[in-house]
Amino acid sequence: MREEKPVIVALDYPEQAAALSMADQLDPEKCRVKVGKELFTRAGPAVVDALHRRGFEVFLDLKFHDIPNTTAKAVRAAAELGVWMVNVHASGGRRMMEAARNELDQVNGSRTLLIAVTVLTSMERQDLADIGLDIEPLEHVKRLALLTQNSGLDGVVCSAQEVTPLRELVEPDFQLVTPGIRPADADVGDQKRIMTPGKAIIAGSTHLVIGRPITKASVPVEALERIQQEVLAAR
Ligand SMILES: O=c1ccn([C@@H]2O[C@H](COP(=O)(O)O)[C@@H](O)[C@H]2O)c(=O)[nH]1
Repeated sequence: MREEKPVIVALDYPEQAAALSMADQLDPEKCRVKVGKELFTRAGPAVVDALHRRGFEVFLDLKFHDIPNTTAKAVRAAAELGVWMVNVHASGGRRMMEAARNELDQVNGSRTLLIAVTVLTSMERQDLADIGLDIEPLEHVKRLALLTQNSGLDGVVCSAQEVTPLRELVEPDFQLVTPGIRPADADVGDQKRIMTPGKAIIAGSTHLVIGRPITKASVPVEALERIQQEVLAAR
């Protein structure tokens, strides 16, 4: 089924006021927002609450990676905040992901989606070699995506470059959430495995996570509008 709001704006700000000022320029009917480690560590659950009151669906991107019990309880805490999506690191392993899935299923009325990060989009082959993995990112992403699906989660975070091969491996409703999105004229920054918004949609990404190309633009709403147009044209 076609996702009506594929764009997730990453609110990577050092304080709540700046994040909410950006959110107030966005339409919750047209995009979702993401709260990550910097903003959540500064502002805590209050910022999630403030975004919910504005009508936004929130992806709480805290990438939990710990022993099964700790990760499961953290996922429960996120679900109890009412977030739309939360994530863990797939490299925490099957038992960790299954524990998180089971815990989430016990939260009354929760519809929170649980996904897992495969290989960060800032990493390339050399970065994997540095941590002892002599393998192409795609091969590791495939392995972790299958493990994630078999552990009962709803999807993965991966690069849009991996979406086409992953679509052949996973179920059609498995979410493929892709950061590392860069319009053709945007700064790449620290991202390595990137793709343009239009190409990511054509490849089959379910959601595009986009931060600095919007938040650091001279007029963020205009940057978002150009991205939304590119996404629409690609459908
Ligand atoms: O593999 C990953 C996982 C998460 N992210 C997050 O997405 C945004 C991307 O921001 P940009 O400014 O568009 O680069 C950011 O919040 C990351 O923490 C990711 O980039 N890659």
